[in-house]
Amino acid sequence: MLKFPLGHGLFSKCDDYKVIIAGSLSVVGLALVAGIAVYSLMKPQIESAFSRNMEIALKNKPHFFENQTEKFPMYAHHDSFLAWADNQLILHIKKDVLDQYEQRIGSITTEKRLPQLTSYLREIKEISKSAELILCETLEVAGQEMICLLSNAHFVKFEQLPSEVRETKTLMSYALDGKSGITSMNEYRQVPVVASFTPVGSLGMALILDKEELCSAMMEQGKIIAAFVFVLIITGLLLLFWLILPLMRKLAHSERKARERLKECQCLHGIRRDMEHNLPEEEFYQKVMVRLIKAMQFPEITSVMIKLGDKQFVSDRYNKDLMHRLQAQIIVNGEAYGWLQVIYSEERPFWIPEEQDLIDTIASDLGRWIEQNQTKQRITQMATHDGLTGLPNRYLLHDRIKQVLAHGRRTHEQAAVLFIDLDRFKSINDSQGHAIGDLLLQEVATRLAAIIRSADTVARHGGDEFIILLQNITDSQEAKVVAQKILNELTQPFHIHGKELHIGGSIGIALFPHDGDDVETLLRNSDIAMYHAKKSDRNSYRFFSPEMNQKIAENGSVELR
Ligand SMILES: Nc1nc2c(ncn2[C@@H]2O[C@H](COP(=O)(O)OP(=O)(O)OP(=O)(O)O)[C@@H](O)[C@H]2O)c(=O)[nH]1
Repeated sequence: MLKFPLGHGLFSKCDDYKVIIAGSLSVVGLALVAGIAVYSLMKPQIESAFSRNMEIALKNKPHFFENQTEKFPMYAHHDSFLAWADNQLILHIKKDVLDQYEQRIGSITTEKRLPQLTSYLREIKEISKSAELILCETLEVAGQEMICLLSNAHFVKFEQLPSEVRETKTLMSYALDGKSGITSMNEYRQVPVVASFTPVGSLGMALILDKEELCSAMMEQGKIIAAFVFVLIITGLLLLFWLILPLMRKLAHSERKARERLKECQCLHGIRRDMEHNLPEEEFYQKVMVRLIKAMQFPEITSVMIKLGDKQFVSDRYNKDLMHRLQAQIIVNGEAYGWLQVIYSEERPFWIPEEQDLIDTIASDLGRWIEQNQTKQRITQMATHDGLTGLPNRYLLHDRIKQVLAHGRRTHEQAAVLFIDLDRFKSINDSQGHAIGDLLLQEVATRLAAIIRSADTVARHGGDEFIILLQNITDSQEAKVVAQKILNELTQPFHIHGKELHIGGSIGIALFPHDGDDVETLLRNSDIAMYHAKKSDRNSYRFFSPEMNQKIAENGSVELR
């Protein structure tokens, strides 16, 4: 028996790839989950930073309007106007001077610096580079236009802006309509911005931030997250290779072993179930081989051979010259009876000792099963056959007659029962001894069996009595021919232990359905007919007739068996 070491090729490459792919997917999944978690944590911070900026910009809003707007209208056609000069906001108020006739004689212009308002506008710079505060008032003269104070890090200026661009309201129009909110849209420069807008008295105010600048902060955050995720993936992969991979390999190995054990259990279970089903021999052993092949590690290259005495069963691909094999002896009744061999057609490692164990177990199961079958056969043989001649005994004969009658009733076929009693057997027994008598009975059985067709039955009824059952006969003539043949055979001398012995026979014949429709009647009537043959003319045969019953009733002397 050739054995191959464990280890090399224990894992197929396929398993390794599976483990690596599964591990990598787990790590990438882990990293993604971590990335999403980090992003979820940082998102509120980004949003709150933006909100904070808005808050700073708007926090002084009430003072601005309470203190400034009512007293100093931002724009006036003649008398007053706001101006930005010397880095500050200045309110110019021009008042006419009138005489007693209400005639204008001159004007007085005053300049008032607005330091508080100036400082609000300057604060805008601190929010961000692109932050811009816009304060607008509807321009009455121009209808659809607005006059706005624009303040950002670079300038503070007044500008006339349209309240609609391509029939779409601008941000400030919403604020002037009394609406407030935060939105993302294109502002007056047609640049995408994120804006917070609100009405302030009769004015509209908005704080805008360039979207690009805002996103750049988020991009910075994104880069940090990406770096974090990258580090996480690398760490995960290192973990996979150093810690998880060996663990997963171990798991894969255990799983594979468990699968193999399960296959083996299924194989054994299947074989034991088949053993209970009384399958034809060839079919049973083919099933055993198929189940065993399936349970092996490499079923596609496995073949099996079962040798039992002179018989040999082989699976597909079997070739006796193949070398890579495991085998186990089949022991029956303590003696070597055969072999169970498993052969790999290519050089592959056997999963020793597990596969050897499985083969040993099946070989041992087969040995026990064969033993049980042999015992069962012996018991059945003893119960249904005569121990001396090997012919069916009266119990089996009754059974056979029953079957033939049942068949005959359906098909209207006839049958005949021939009751044979040897003549002068007792004298041979007495003169030659019981052992010679036994041998003579055996020889008689052989001659009778040679006369009949294979479908017919010859049985030993007991003592020196034999019965022949002929099935499917066309008429009584057939029975007559067989009876004559029997007499011819029995009158031929027997040569036993160098002695020539002579006997004869008397035969009674009962026909189905003419002389009886059941086993007992047919046997009884054939016995009566045999009695008549023996009484009248030895070495002869008689057909049963109802008158024979009459005569026996008169004589009262037939011993019915
Ligand atoms: N050797 C041997 N003899 C047996 C066996 N069974 C029955 N016998 C004997 O067979 C004989 C049968 O008796 P009979 O049929 O009356 O003897 P017979 O000489 O044939 O008498 P007829 O039938 O009138 O010719 C008896 O002596 C039995 O003891 C057996 O198994 N072996």
